[in-house]
Amino acid sequence: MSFIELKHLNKFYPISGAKDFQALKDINLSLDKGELVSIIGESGSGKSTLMNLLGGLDSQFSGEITVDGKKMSTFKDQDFVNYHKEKIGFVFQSFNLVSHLSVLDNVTLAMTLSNVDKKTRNERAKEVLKQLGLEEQYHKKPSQLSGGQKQRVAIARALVNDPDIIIADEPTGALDSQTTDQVLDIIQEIAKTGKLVIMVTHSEKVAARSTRVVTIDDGKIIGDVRQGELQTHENTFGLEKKAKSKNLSFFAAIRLALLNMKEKLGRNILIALGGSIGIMSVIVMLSLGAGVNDYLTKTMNANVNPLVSEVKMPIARGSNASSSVAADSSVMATTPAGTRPSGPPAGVTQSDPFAEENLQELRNIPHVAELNLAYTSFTIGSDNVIYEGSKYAFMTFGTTSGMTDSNILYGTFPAEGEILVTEGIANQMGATAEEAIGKEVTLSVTIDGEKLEKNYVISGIYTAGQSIGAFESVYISSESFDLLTAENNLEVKPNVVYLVSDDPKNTQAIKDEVATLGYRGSSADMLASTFTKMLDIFTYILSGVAGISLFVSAIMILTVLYISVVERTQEIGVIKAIGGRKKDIRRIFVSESFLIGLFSGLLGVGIAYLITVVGNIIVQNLFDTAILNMTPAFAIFGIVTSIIISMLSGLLPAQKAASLDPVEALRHD
Ligand SMILES: Nc1ncnc2c1ncn2[C@@H]1O[C@H](COP(=O)(O)OP(=O)(O)OP(=O)(O)O)[C@@H](O)[C@H]1O
Repeated sequence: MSFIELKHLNKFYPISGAKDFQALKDINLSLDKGELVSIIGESGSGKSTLMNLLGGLDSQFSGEITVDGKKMSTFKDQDFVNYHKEKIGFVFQSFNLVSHLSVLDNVTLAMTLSNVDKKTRNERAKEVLKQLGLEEQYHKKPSQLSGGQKQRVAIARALVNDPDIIIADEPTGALDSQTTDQVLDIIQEIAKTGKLVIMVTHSEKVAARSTRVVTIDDGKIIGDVRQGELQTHENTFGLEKKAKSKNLSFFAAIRLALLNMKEKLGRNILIALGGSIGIMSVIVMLSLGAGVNDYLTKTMNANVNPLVSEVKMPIARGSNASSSVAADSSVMATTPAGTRPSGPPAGVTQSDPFAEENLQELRNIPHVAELNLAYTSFTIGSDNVIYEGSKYAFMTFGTTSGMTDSNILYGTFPAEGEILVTEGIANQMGATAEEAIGKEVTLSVTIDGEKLEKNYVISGIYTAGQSIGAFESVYISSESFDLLTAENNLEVKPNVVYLVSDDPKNTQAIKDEVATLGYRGSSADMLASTFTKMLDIFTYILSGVAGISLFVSAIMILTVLYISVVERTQEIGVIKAIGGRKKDIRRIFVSESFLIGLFSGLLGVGIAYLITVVGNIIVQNLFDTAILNMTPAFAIFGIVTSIIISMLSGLLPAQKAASLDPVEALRHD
């Protein structure tokens, strides 16, 4: 049995709307290793059709092609891949070298696809290139070579995997007569090493150099002439059969993608820039949200003891508390233990007092080191400071438990018989904050529905910080408060509790637990959490709007990769012809989109960083605070998002590239 046997081979091309066209008609042919066969015939006679079938580029035929005892009609996809990798090498009229790869990379491409290690593949390629007189050309690009050199590189590429069969389609068609002779010498030499060389040619001169001339006309063999034997000898190309081939590695795919991207550097920089705009906008928006949030939290917490959490009972449904100011009007979902008395009289908003079981519940919260009891009330119009016969109204009255030094603007904490007032009260009294200290006033407050009056000396000016403190307030020490209520035969239970944490790090956990149990936190805390929620929503909306540009860049990447597939159609054909699997081609294109995503992401993060730095310098000058807070998490998020979007956009073009028909791809101009 011959190495290749064609039996009753027919090829029909489907023509839409017409009868199938029969390009090959009952071809019977036996070919053996060591033969140099020329296939000649008129244009359109079926030569290329026959070559495509022999080369396994086209698997649609009837009849049988048997190669080395194996029937091609039974080949699966992987059999064709192996056939291309191990059995066959192609040489094309137009060379079909990959323009962005060096001579060495073009020749090693088949081995790269088989994941042969770099050293072995370079050694083997250099050996073959040297045999073909190309030792000076390893690092040149195809465009820097003469026609003859290009064809020799293409021959080296066909030979490097030591195939049994070389198929050459008009290998000298694009060469002048002197170069034609050189190339024919090489081809003849290859056949002498015991390979089967099949050439398609129009040239009498080329046909004359072969051992057998098969003539085709109108899809039929009309002549088969043998003209002498070749003096076959050992393989002079120094190639040993390689080990079982593996598949294209991830790193090799990235390298191939990088080489192609380098070739179109300008275009790729522009794509990365385009892609980076969306990433950059999203990161800047997120940084802005985080920065504003930080600023607000910092401002709100500036005068708050980091160890202390303020706790109040939840507002009883149906009490007048629901008509009080927004900061106090929060109804909790759950109700803590304990009973609640009915609400205070109209015009007075008092938090409900804590029962012993409530206090116990709060004491049991993890990390609570200390529990301070306090009293506070919020009134509209009924509480006053009376100074020299005039009344100055204030809204908040309470004890100083839970305050820090930072709450004292001037003066000292109140001792017994002393009070703290806000600067606004001092000013209403016609005094500056400093002047008010030491002044004697009468305090008139409503507690548990009783109007109480007593004289006090102002010991200091109270401040709640920059953001909260709009309400005028008066504070006395717990001891003074107990004295005041005792003197009036009132028994007032604490309605504010200050929980002191064992570590500032645990304060938030305590606050969270307080909320979970259904108690209220401080007004500042509640305001802060409302602000934070609003800011989060605002940030997400802004980032979403910025995200639209991500969608635009996804479409841009998709388009560019589609164009790239069209540009590289021939290259894809070559990769298939030398044993590249669909998967390998997909991998090369997906790698390219991965790299585009990576570069866009890095660029986006870089630009966003610059914007935050410059933006913060400007804002710092204007408002004395930084407002853009770009965290490493945002940078990572930006890069990962960019890569994901880019790879998703690359999937369709990669799929298109992988499913190209090799015959059509190779014919593509
Ligand atoms: N994809 C196809 N669909 C339909 N008909 C085709 C297709 N490819 C080739 N043919 C037809 O099959 C016949 C043989 O074509 P083929 O390309 O094999 O000829 P050829 O001998 O190689 O010609 P040339 O020397 O000009 O390259 C021609 O009539 C051609 O029009």
